[in-house]
Amino acid sequence: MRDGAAIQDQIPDNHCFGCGPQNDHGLQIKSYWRGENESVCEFTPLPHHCAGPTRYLNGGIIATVIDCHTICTAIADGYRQAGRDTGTGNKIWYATGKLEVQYRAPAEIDEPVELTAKILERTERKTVLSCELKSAGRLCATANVVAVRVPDNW
Ligand SMILES: CCCCCCCC/C=C\CCCCCCCC(=O)SCCNC(=O)CCNC(=O)[C@H](O)C(C)(C)COP(=O)(O)OP(=O)(O)OC[C@H]1O[C@@H](n2cnc3c(N)ncnc32)[C@H](O)[C@@H]1OP(=O)(O)O
Repeated sequence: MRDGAAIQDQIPDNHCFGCGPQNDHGLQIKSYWRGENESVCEFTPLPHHCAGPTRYLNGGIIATVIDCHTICTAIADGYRQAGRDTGTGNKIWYATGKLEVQYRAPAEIDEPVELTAKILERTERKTVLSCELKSAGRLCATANVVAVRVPDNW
């Protein structure tokens, strides 16, 4: 179950490698709200996203999709907290202050990965999130992320 349009399709001017619709060479992940404090994303790896062994997903790609899914969730939450639809009015931007990933099991390259992010804490300046990444129902990575609000000229 997921709510509404993709968060990334509502955030303007995003050229990010992991989540920017404006980046033709990027991963272009899509994230969706699932309720108040949770968001989901499904990403289908391509063969060249592999690790050393071609059957497993590269760890940097795993970190990137977690990074982008959680930061976009923080951005959309920033708009929610301001009482505005995502992407409307003054821009709200967050950058990654901390990204801590634990790689628990390899993710198969030929299976989609499913991410679930949860907002644990929010203040004026930062949002703290956790994230789980599963492949074929198996928990492959968990992460803690600190998203820090930055000015819109960042
Ligand atoms: C890309 C974002 C926005 C710009 C562009 C938008 C256009 C498109 C729109 C949208 C799409 C965006 C999608 C992006 C997705 C991917 C995101 C990335 O990959 S971002 C690139 C990698 N990250 C960096 O390069 C940061 C480099 N670091 C910094 O710039 C600063 O260090 C920064 C902003 C992270 C912190 O700046 P300070 O040091 O001035 O902030 P202080 O006031 O000290 O901290 C504020 C709060 O955050 C906590 N904090 C800061 N860093 C922390 C850390 N490393 N660990 C834990 N907490 C931390 C502090 O403890 C403080 O918390 P307390 O208010 O006291 O509760």
